[in-house]
Amino acid sequence: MNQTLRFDYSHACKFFEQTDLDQLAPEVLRSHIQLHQGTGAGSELRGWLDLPIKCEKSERERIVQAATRIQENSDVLLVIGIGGSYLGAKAALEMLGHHFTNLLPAGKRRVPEIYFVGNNISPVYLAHLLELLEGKEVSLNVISKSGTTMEPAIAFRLFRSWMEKKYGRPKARSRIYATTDRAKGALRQLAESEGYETFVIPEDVGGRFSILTPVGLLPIAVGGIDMDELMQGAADARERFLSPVLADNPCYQYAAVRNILYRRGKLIEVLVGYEPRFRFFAEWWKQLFAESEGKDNKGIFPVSAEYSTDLHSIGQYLQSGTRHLFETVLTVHKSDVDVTIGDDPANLDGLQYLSGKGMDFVRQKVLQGAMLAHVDGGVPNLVVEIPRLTAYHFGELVYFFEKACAISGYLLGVNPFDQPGVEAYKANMFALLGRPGFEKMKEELEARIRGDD
Ligand SMILES: O=P(O)(O)OC[C@H]1O[C@](O)(CO)[C@@H](O)[C@@H]1O
Repeated sequence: MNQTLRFDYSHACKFFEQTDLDQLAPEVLRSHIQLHQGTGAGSELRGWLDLPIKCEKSERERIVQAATRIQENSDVLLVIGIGGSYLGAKAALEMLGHHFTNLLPAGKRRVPEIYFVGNNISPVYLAHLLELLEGKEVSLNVISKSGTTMEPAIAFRLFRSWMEKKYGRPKARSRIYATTDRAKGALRQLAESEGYETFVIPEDVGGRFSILTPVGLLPIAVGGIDMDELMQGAADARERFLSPVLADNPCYQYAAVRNILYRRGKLIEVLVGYEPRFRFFAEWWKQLFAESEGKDNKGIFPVSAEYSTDLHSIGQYLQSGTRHLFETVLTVHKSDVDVTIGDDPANLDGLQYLSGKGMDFVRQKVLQGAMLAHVDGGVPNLVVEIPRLTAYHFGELVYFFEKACAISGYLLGVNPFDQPGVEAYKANMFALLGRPGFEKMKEELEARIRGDD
């Protein structure tokens, strides 16, 4: 069995020529140089490249100590954050943890229940979460690089005050951990004035590339995931995906092939998972690629699907709808556990031919069958496979996609490290909410909403 992540584009080959790849090799080399020598756009945000080998031992120890304290004194960890300050940790916990971890009886669960908040604007979500916290010991990790993002800031105001009421201000302080910029932003100021323990998001690492900083690592460690193993997987991937030569670098091949498909009219990439545990990894991946590439009126639109359930809903479109998409199948070679299909000689359900077979066998066959059908239907398929679902391979996956994304952005001719488009809705939102300084804009927007000429 292959011991590392494997990328396979053989099911996409009939949709382009080998010469397309050959011709792209010099552009890939140029993108590699831009990334590694810092000559490309957004070069001040390349700190993630070396995170797997740069995270200081003392910082890791502090994360482990904080995580152990939280595990010992809390039933619940609340993690406040949105986008890159949320999705990475959520992806790791979902992918590597127990499916129903928060529902396991305390005796069977080794770690606190972990709930994410500040990632939506639903009053119902907040109210229900508050109900759930009744009678529980709680710690809180608030995460925001800018320290000014509205959704987490509102949630933090609410839960900080809840914690202060429950524990009194001094004790609440010892249960609040802030992950933010070293010096800038409202959260940094607040954390310092209150004396919270803080963790730093390096200045040269953007939100969506921050999973291997304390942004991801603290909640991941609280969830009982081996942080060192995860970082080792990322560190080994860093070595493995270092070659500037396209033929030798699977990570660059992924970037190149998706770029070729895009140039050939495949405008949508569907990240397909066969494990419900991949759902939030796909959410993390979507932010990574959408914010990195979707600009200057360009970019592949990243979406995700969960098979086999989605084969019974959007499967029809995938097979026979508009041919403007390709799939990237994210899969694991072998499940850690298997469940055997039982014997039933009466065979009223007609399933006796599967008697004695494992669900993992079924999963593999559905995957192969759907892939071949979709390829026959005109959908190129790429495959990213890891041997097992472990922290090590999670780290590998993260690094593979982050680096492919950066190279992909340079191949596309955009700055992969900014996200100016996200600001447009924010300005409207602030104006409509009545933030000081936005008065004129508020008037104009309200006139448009009323339908005035
Ligand atoms: O960590 P912060 O600064 O709160 O930002 C959260 C998210 O919001 C964005 O800035 C977009 O609004 C993302 O890029 C980022 O991951």
